[in-house]
Amino acid sequence: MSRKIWVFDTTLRDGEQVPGAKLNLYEKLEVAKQLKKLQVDIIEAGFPSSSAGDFNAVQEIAKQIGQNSNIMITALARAVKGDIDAVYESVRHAQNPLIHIVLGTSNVHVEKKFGKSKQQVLDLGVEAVRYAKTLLPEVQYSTEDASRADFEYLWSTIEAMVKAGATMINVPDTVGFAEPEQFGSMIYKINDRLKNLNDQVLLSVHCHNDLGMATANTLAAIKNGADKVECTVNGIGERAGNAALEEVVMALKTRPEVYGAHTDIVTTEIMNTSRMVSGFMGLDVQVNKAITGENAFAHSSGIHQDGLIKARETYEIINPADIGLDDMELVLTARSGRHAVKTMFAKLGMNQFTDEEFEVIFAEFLTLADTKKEVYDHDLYVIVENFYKQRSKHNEQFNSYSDQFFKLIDLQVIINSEFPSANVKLQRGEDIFTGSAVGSGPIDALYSAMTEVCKLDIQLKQYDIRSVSRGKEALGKVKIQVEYNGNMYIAKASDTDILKASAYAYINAINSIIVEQLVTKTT
Ligand SMILES: CC(=O)SCCNC(=O)CCNC(=O)[C@H](O)C(C)(C)COP(=O)(O)OP(=O)(O)OC[C@H]1O[C@@H](n2cnc3c(N)ncnc32)[C@H](O)[C@@H]1OP(=O)(O)O
Ligand SMILES: CC(C)C(=O)C(=O)O
Repeated sequence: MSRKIWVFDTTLRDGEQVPGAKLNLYEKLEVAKQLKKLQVDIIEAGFPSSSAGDFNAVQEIAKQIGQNSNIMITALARAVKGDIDAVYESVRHAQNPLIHIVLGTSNVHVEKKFGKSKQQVLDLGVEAVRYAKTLLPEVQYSTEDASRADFEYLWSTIEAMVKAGATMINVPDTVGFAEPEQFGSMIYKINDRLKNLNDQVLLSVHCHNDLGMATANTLAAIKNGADKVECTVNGIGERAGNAALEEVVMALKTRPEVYGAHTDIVTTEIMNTSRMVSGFMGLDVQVNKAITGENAFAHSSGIHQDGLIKARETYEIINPADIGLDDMELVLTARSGRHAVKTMFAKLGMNQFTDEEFEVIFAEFLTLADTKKEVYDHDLYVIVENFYKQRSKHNEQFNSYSDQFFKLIDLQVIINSEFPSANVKLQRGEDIFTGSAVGSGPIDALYSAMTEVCKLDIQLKQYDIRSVSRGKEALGKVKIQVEYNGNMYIAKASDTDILKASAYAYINAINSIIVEQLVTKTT
């Protein structure tokens, strides 16, 4: 039997550090449910001391996903008592909770970031691990920036943390500086010493992709004794991202003779998980991305197509069915019924809706199907994303402030090469407002007209539009970033009409600013 490699998924923590990828509570719960289906061993659900919202999300994941289940739930803390307490309070509801502590080990972190001596930083880590051990039996210590650290100091840190009670040692290549051969031999040396010190401690790696080597470094570490890998779905994460879960898992599965190791991942759930994360976070998967990119199993040239028809393995090293890719996609239309729609949602891993929730979602589906004729997988993610957005609005402060929000009643945009102009009609409570403006383009005119109505000094910093799914009626998804009063706000919206999608995104940004103003006033 080959060696089992533990999979620690940090999509909801390191993955969520991608600017603009923030998820609401319901989306996080949905992703966590899907990670459980994928059978990851550990979910890192967030950084609870960073905000009340993140604390709450970690706690709900621990309660809803981690209870009555072997899956471990963890969250990240600095070597700071308050952070460790926040992790403990949020993850303790899980059946298998874990406290994860991180602290730098490289000279630049020790000297420049902390302004301390190596011994002082090491003592801080020991104190943190000892404190965490008074709260929970399972504690992971991450030696941040290990690949740039002085090796003997790194080892003395690991030794001290194991003696203080850490049950998992994670060796991060925090800035993606490592190279597979070098990283592999570092892990080999650590593993060799660790086995003599305490062979019950799990050795783990966490690799970033700054030089495009995160997966290669992770695999090199596995070859050299690492028992556990940290990764994210679609390789998302800080800067250039992390090792992609699907790449590491499929490399182990496809080349058992090289690695002699396996994971417990249900690989047929990989595509569903990838699409869910990409859809909810609004982060497209690069078309040529290994395993989950749109072209990963597309064959375009004649010689390849001929070969494939004769024998698939001429040009395919992975069976697409192994990652949950069907050869066929069912196309839904306004004539589709509840059974077909429910089946398609379940196929995408979303079968948790109550009957009442499903009726709301089905109504949304019919509205979309009427405007768009054919509804594809990508559209279904947008429907669920909008559903959760509405639900979170109703459940949080939004509900009590809803009469303060602007709603779009009508818009008219005249696209004229000299003077593009826009007229808008917005409603707030019982009041109707109209605004008109000219601009350098239709979106500029539209946003100027809306700014005139809401009377907030908003600066548009970024505007992105992309088409979701296929066909000429594809949904346009608009994502904007605006600045107001020195703060940045991100808002998204989708519609088959791109001008409407643009207007809805701007309204969402305006309403986020309004809710923040109202919350600040009342606290
Ligand atoms: C490699 C990684 O991915 S680590 C995870 C990164 N994730 C995050 O940063 C989560 C989001 N962060 C946050 O919400 C905030 O930064 C918080 C809540 C963690 C801290 O906020 P603030 O208290 O305002 O501090 P701020 O972020 O400005 O500075 C970080 C402080 O923590 C210290 N610090 C950084 N890392 C650590 C650590 N591992 N252990 C102890 N202290 C640390 C820094 O030295 C600095 O302290 P200083 O003020 O004495 O110089
Ligand atoms: C918290 C640690 C593992 C991390 O994210 C890093 O070092 O990149």
